Order: sequence, then structure tokens, then C-alpha cells
Amino acid sequence: MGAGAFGTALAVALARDGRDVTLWARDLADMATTRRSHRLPDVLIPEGVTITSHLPDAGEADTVLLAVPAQTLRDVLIAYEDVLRSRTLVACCKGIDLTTLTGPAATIARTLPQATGAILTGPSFAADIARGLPTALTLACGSARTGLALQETLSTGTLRVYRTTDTIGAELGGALKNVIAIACGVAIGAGLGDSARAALMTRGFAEMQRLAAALGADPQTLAGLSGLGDLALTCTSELSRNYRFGLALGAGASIDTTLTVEGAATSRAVTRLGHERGIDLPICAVVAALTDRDISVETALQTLLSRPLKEE
Ligand SMILES: NC(=O)c1ccc[n+]([C@@H]2O[C@H](COP(=O)([O-])OP(=O)(O)OC[C@H]3O[C@@H](n4cnc5c(N)ncnc54)[C@H](O)[C@@H]3O)[C@@H](O)[C@H]2O)c1
Ligand SMILES: O=P(O)(O)OC[C@H](O)CO
Repeated sequence: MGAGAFGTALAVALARDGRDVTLWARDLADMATTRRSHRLPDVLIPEGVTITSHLPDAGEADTVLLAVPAQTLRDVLIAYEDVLRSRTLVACCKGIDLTTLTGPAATIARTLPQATGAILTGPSFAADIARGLPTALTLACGSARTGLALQETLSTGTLRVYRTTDTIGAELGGALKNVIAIACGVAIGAGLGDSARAALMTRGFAEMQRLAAALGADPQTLAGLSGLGDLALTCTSELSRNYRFGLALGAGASIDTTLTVEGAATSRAVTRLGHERGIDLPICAVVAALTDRDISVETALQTLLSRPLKEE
């Protein structure tokens, strides 16, 4: 579900590997004839993928990949409850819901408790997956048995899927790395240098670990693909929309508001979560304030540099 960049890339990769795939688009436009998503225009969707805007066309499909933005996941689950509630739902989005302050796996569990929920996350650009470039992902599912089955279902010759039962760690890693990527983009966009970016990545990772530990995640999960792996990719590549959003903020350039930039809303959500739980998340808070245009880059920098000195 979701024929944007990621949903299309996953459909293409899985169909190429022989899976029976139906790709659901909210708005079909001319996709069924052009066999292209306007979010991934260079990629031709193979005939093996059934493209539809009518969800019941998914028929008996027992696994549904939800590749919609994190802030829309809850609405999608509610709108299509009848079709989704008895299936295995794999959230492919990276973010924290602003209303409930929950990640995708927890959002599924709360909204459709009868469904089996899982999350697919980790360092991966849609364009790379669609081109068949080697990519490693994390599949997190509270049920070890379902996780094992999903790992088999979603792995292909070029997509290597690792599994974990730590859904909270996996979803926090994917959500928070986007916030830190915005901070890194701002640093580079404002000309603060690579050393500043390395500091933000490292201290940002400390914030990810702190929040994850407080919410009951396994610290090892954060050191894996869904945390450190995706942080490394997103904070260093101009293919990342979150990083590019930060670059534009830092440079004072115009922002492309049509793009999905998950870290913007998530910076606000995790800042609220931090306040509620009494957890210090200074980089996330600064990103939220910058995103809301509440502070300048200069103030953001001074805020971080003037904090009390501490042990690492
Ligand atoms: N693009 C990537 O490289 C990539 C990689 C890994 C994970 N992701 C994650 O996948 C998620 C989706 O990202 P994307 O890149 O595909 O975004 P996108 O903007 O390319 O596509 C989003 C899709 O969701 C659809 N959509 C939006 N609101 C909807 C709603 N209310 N109901 C139904 N459909 C709706 C849009 O029509 C669009 O087709 C994000 O959480 C992102 O972090 C993306
Ligand atoms: O373009 P971004 O910033 O949403 O990043 C895409 C993926 O999450 C990278 O793993």
C-alpha cells in the first residue's frame, strides 16, 4: 500500500524475484498505463505487479506492506480496517506519530490489535532497491515465528533481510535517524564543516540510545542496521530528503514542500516524548525549533555549544 518511491521500489524488487505483488495507489492517475510512479519516474514497474486503486484487489494476500508516510499510517489503518485487520501488516515508514507519540509498529498494535504487526526498516534508498543494488534491511516483529516467515518472504537475491523481535528499538532507530540527518544537513548547509557533522552524528546517536533505553529497547538494536546503519547513510548522502531538507534550512535556501521529509514532524514528536519522559534530547529539540522556524541556525548552534560540559 502506497505507490510512492518506497512502495514502488519494494513492489518492483519483490516481483522481480518472483513474488506475486499487488501495488495499491490511493490515486492511480496514469500509473496503470505508464507503469511508472511519479515518485520514482526512472523505474518501469514490471508486468508481474498488479497496479490498482481498489484495495480488495489485494485478494487473499496475507502480507501487506504499508509504505505511506508515518503521519498518515493511523488514518490508513482506520480507513481500510475491514481489509487490513486480519492480515500481517509490515510498516515500512520511519517516524513517530505526532498525535499518539508512537512508532509504526506500536501504531499498528494500538489501532488494529487483531492484525499481526511488523516493521521493515534500515539503510535503503528506494532508487537503489529498484535498481537491484545490494541492500540490507531489518525486519522487526514481536512474534519470532512470524518474523522468520517475513524474513523469508521479503528477502531476495539483492535484498538481505535481518530479523529482530525488538520492534521498539527498530522503529526508534528509523525514526530518529531522520531527525539527526536534518541536523547534519543544517551543519553542512550552513558551512559548519565535516567535524561538526561527525559531532552531531555521534551525539545524535547518544540521544537515540538514551530515548530507546528509556522506552525499553535493546541497546544492541540501535547499533544495528535500523539505527547506526541508517544514521550513517542518511546523514551523509544527498539522496536523502531529510538531509537535503537540512541542507536547505542551513543555507537559507527554499524548501521543496512536496517531498516526504519524515524527520520534520518526528523532531516535534520526539521532543514532546523527551519532555514527557524527562529525557534530554537537545539535538532533536533544536531540529524541531529550526523546522518550525522558531530559531535561527546561529541560535541553534549557540544553544548546543553553550550547554554545560559533561562526561561523554
Ligand atoms: N524513499 C526511500 O528511499 C525510503 C526508503 C526507506 C523507507 N522509506 C520510508 O517510506 C515511507 C514512505 O516514503 P516514500 O519515499 O515512499 O514517500 P513518497 O512521498 O514517495 O510516497 C508516499 C506515498 O504515500 C501516499 N500517501 C500519502 N498519504 C496517504 C494517505 N493518507 N493515504 C494513502 N496513501 C497516502 C502518497 O500518495 C505516495 O504515493 C516513509 O516513512 C519513508 O521514511 C522511504
Ligand atoms: O530520503 P530519506 O531521508 O527519507 O531517507 C530514505 C531512507 O530512509 C534511507 O534509509
